[in-house]
Amino acid sequence: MMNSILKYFPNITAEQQDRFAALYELYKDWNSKINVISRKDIDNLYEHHVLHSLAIAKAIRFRPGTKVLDFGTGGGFPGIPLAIMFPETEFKLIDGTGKKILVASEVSKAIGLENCKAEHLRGENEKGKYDFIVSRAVMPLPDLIKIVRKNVAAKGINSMANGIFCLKGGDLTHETQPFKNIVETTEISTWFEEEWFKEKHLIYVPL
Ligand SMILES: C[S@@+](CC[C@H](N)C(=O)[O-])C[C@H]1O[C@@H](n2cnc3c(N)ncnc32)[C@H](O)[C@@H]1O
Repeated sequence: MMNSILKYFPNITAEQQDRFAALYELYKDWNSKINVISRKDIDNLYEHHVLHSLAIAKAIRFRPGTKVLDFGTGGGFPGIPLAIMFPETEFKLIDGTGKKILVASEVSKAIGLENCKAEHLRGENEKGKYDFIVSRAVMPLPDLIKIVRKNVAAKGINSMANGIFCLKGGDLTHETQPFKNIVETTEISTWFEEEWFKEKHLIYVPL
């Protein structure tokens, strides 16, 4: 199952491979106690959750020292796979549901991620400044932008301007309409050929 990661990211280190590989047992175990991904989907963990999260790593290679906030991370997506992929980038994972963020925090600790902290916090109460906000399946884009705009640092250190990366499926015309001049939408099937990625998009909004 790990093969789907290696297929698209063949140059990851042994440590990264070990961390990705450890996710299956950890999520299987935690998910049986606290539902963070649909139970019937656990055997698709690598394709549907880990690789999906890593679509962001195809759009940008975060420079060392970049700060990223995962807003509404649930059990750690996309934050945990990204924190494994970019060990020199600082990740903060937040979620308004305490038991879900517990899973993110425990998984992160179990694989020894030092660049990732998880906190039980609503986005409305997050005070920090970040280069990028990442988020999957949390809320419609206009609502998300309203909440996290305050958290985007003015000055960036990456090739792309600071802003939001958001993973979404389905028809986005309505959601992106108010920002149509700035939003960049990429079909994930540009990077990953598996059928499941059809109709799934990565949205980038520079702010
Ligand atoms: C459908 S889940 C997705 C979780 C994860 N991003 C994933 O893709 O597996 C949506 C999550 O967003 C969180 N959430 C919704 N509104 C939030 C807010 N205002 N602040 C923090 N978390 C929020 C919920 O608690 C929930 O865990």
